[in-house]
Amino acid sequence: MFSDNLIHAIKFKNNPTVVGLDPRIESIPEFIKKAAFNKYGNNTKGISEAMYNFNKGIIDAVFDVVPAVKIQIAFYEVYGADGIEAFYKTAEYAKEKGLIVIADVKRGDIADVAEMYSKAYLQNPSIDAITINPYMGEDTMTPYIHDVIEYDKGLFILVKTSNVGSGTIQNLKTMNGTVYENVAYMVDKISKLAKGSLGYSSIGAVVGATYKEEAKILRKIMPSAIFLVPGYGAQGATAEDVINCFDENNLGAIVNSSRKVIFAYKSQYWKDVYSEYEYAQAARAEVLLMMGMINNAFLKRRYVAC
Ligand SMILES: O=c1ccn([C@@H]2O[C@H](COP(=O)(O)O)[C@@H](O)[C@H]2O)c(=O)[nH]1
Repeated sequence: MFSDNLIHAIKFKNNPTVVGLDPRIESIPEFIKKAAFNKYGNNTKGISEAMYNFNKGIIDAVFDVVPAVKIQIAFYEVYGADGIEAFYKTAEYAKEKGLIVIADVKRGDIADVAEMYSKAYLQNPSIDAITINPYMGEDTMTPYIHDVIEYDKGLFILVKTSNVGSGTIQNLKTMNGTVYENVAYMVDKISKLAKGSLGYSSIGAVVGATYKEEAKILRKIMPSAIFLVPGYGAQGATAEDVINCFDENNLGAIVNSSRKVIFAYKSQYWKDVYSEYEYAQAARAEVLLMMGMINNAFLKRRYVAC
């Protein structure tokens, strides 16, 4: 089952992090771009080739230390059919390397259209899980829930997003609590339909790392949902900020970092240690640092609780 596989992979690698493959062409090392552009030209084909080769390097450098990758489709969609090809080739390569593949597609539409989205992603063997937007209502999620059960896949439903403006809608107060709490009650109910043997469901929630207090509330409302936690690193959240997303056994969440990891070679911290040719080693160093910080925060929480 998806949730059991994810938890086993997190435990095996002792690492509750996911690397976000969000390639921005301007930040990809020149030597990769040069080779791709010489082959195909500086066009959608050349750019997509550069993104794929860049991703391959990152995957090769991290596959033994992280359980999963998250691929944000927007960075590929922008280059049309060539970009989409790079998206699927990246997913296939990550799968070949034994990684769990989360496609960050944030889909949401009426149920019979959602059925097509679900077929496209959840019935694709290279994709293990997707993100969806629940704000059109519970009925729109039925096709995804069906495919999660039928094809043993995972779903992460947006509950409290990491962006600065997420509160303008999600924190609005209703007669029964905030909007995000109401979405969480719905996710909790749905999550019971796909519970694995380790107590967690294959239907989880997206909870931003940037909202520590909300995470504490949400962990209580959705005890069986695995949280996919974006916002670490480039958006400012730290290991201390994500700790409320985890249960008392330090399980139940997976923390994403995209820019901060894949472009680590350009950062103040690593730029004097790794050249652009070593961008993948820099990504590995950054993700190991992130893993260390989160594991240290677990230890700190345990000692503070004693
Ligand atoms: O609430 C959300 C939901 C999804 N995301 C996605 O996570 C990554 C964040 O990238 P960073 O470079 O680590 O900031 C990106 O793919 C977003 O689409 C999010 O940020 N917040």
